[in-house]
Amino acid sequence: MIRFDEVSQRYPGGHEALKQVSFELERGEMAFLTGRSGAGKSTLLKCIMRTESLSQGQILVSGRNIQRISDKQIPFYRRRIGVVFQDHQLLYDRSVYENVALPLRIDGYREADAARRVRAALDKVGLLSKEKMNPIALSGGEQQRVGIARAVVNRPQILLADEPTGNLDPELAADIMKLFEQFNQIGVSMLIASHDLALITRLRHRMLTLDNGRLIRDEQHPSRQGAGSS
Ligand SMILES: Nc1ncnc2c1ncn2[C@@H]1O[C@H](COP(=O)(O)OP(=O)(O)OP(=O)(O)O)[C@@H](O)[C@H]1O
Repeated sequence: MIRFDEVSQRYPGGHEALKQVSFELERGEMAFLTGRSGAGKSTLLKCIMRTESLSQGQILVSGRNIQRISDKQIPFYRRRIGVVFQDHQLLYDRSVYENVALPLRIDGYREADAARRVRAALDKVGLLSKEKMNPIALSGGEQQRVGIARAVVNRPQILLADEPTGNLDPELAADIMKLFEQFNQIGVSMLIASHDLALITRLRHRMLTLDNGRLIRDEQHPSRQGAGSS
């Protein structure tokens, strides 16, 4: 689904944030991306979104070299990928419903279709009863759930998350991970950047570890060994 071939990325100032990174995330796979602060996790996700470009190598998404996607096609490409951020990036001048509906408005969905999808997404994250509220009135965990509903409302094939549990207490963080596992179970391919080793080592998924831009470990959870690459 996502393949990195010897990918390097250098920021304009000269810092090389990714160094010859190669791995493949299978369709329907869920993996964690970990490593210390500054290891290159966010940069790797940005390269998949094509908000950062590569200095070397290539990234294939569904077999397509994403460097070759024209600027005009980029918005369409990005719509196939849901993204969840640590700080939610919600709009506080509109309701929970409107926040989740945003990607569908951009896509030009008819109101009735949009409403059906928004409510399905809010139902999945357990927030159907709060659709009229302003997100500012919700707890941190609930706000993160709104961000997740917005990321999945388009039914993306791929979900990327950058430190999605960074601001949450351990119990809420575990709930968010469970939610991600549910999306993965219905076939969404997931790559989740997290430095919360205590949490992610308890979950049974592949773990990719970056260190100073290099992929230094690619481990399948012992319970899944033999089920995919390791
Ligand atoms: N826009 C930028 N310009 C220059 N250097 C950058 C830029 N963004 C990130 N970097 C550098 O690239 C390296 C990797 O950063 P990145 O944000 O990808 O790491 P990270 O593993 O996600 O860290 P964190 O866990 O703190 O978010 C860091 O040294 C960072 O300072």
